[in-house]
Order: sequence, then C-alpha cells, then structure tokens
Amino acid sequence: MTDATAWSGDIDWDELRAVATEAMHHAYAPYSRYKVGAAAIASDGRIVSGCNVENAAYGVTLCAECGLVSELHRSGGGQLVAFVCVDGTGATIMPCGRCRQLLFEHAVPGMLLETVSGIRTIDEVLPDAFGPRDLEEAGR
Ligand SMILES: O=c1ccn([C@H]2C[C@H](O)[C@@H](CO)O2)c(=O)[nH]1
Repeated sequence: MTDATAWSGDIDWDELRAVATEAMHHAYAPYSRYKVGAAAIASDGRIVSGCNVENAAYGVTLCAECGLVSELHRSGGGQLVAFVCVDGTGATIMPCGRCRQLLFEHAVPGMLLETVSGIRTIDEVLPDAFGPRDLEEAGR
C-alpha cells in the first residue's frame, strides 16, 4: 500500500473539487436542502464521487461519502489517496465525524483531505482512529 505522500505533488485539488461539485448537483436533499458532493482519487488514479441521498425517515440518510465509498468498491476497489467534499455552493466542507470513520477504513496511510483549514491527513482529522487493526488485535 503506497503512502499518500508519494502522490502529494500530483493532486489537482481544483479538478477534484470540480468533480465533487458536479456530483453535488445530483444530490437528493429535499429535507435539509443541504446538498453535498464528494470526490476522491483512488490508488490506481481513477476518480470516484458521491452525493448525499436523504430519506423521509431522516436517520436513513446517506452522506455523500457513503456513495463515494460504494463507488470505490463497485468500480474496482483500491484505497482512497485524496479526498474533498463540498456544499451546495461548491465550497469545501469538513466530512462529518461518521464519514471520517467511514473514509479511514478505505484510505491509504496518510490520505490527504482538502479541508476548511487547508490540506490535512486522515490522521489529523481522525486522531487515534479505531479501525480494523483493533479488531485483529482482539483476535476477531
Ligand atoms: O460530511 C457530510 C456532512 C453532511 N452530509 C449531508 C447529510 C445530510 O443530507 C445533509 C445535512 O446534514 O448533509 C454529507 O453528505 N456529508
């Protein structure tokens, strides 16, 4: 598994934000009226994206990151190298806490995110994360 630092010079954040913004326009958000789009570069270089899909049973809502991770696996697997998500204006937002956990499990070590406070690593936005290793260490 390649560390994200090997990629850092090659990431076109403007392009990734544009893909996230295009995805955002497909969001189904009639309840919050807060559309979100997400885009990421996978470890083989392809770009995956997702949008939020709400539900009349509010708690069933799928964040944009859920669609993105599903698309990662559906389109060939691999890990996420660089990630951004945007609001309905195309401005970068922070992934919610649940989605940081979701992203962590599918991220290369040191995955980069464009955030409201600049480029961060997954470890910076989810320190001391609980993950698959904790289950392995417990023999599960
Ligand atoms: O990281 C986030 C945060 C929020 N939302 C969605 C969920 C809901 O549909 C709307 C308002 O919370 O934004 C996402 O898709 N991703």
